[in-house]
Amino acid sequence: MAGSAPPLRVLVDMDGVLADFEGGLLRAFLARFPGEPHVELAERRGFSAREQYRSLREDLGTKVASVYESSGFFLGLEPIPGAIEAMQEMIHIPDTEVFICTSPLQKYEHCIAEKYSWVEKHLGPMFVERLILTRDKTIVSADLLFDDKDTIKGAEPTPSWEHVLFTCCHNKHLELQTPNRRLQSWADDWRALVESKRRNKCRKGMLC
Ligand SMILES: Cc1cn([C@H]2C[C@H](O)[C@@H](COP(=O)(O)O)O2)c(=O)[nH]c1=O
Ligand SMILES: [Mg+2]
Repeated sequence: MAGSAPPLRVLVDMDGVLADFEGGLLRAFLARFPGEPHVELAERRGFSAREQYRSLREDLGTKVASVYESSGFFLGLEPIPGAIEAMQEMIHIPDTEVFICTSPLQKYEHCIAEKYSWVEKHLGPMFVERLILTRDKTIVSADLLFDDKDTIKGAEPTPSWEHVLFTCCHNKHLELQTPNRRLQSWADDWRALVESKRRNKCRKGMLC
């Protein structure tokens, strides 16, 4: 029997999915520490840039962190290609709720305000209302989470969302175990992914 389906709730991460954290970090690191060893984007491995720089030389971890902790870093990040258009389209899909879900730095002085400003600047005030800042995404309830971090852990051992890995320089070499899914970029078929999630949800007994 047909009925009214609950909306599909989609969480979209910010750094590495909407905002080009890795590109911005390398550019700013080279400008601030010319001549120091650095990690090319093609050589990035693992979520933590800080750890990879530290493995090059102990002090480089602190140096790279000082770059992303600086005033203006988060606000100055370029959007990931296609991200703004995808979000403006996704927000208008019927029966779909879209939120941005992002983790602020522990050193939050500039990061938090600049994340709000970035969203207002690139996506507009409607998305400022839809911005969730949390150090623990597992306790946020949703159907889907697009995120470039390969492992997302927190207080909730079985989060309600399906994590779709968004491809980024640091995770592109990882082989996913079935049934884990990946979105290669915003040019990839994110619409089909959203709709397949909606169908699965219906099949699992929700009224649709
Ligand atoms: C690479 C890297 C990132 N971070 C910080 C920067 C952001 O505040 C978050 C990423 O948040 P997301 O919601 O998971 O995208 O992590 C960091 O502290 N150290 C790093 O090396
Ligand atoms: Mg991210």
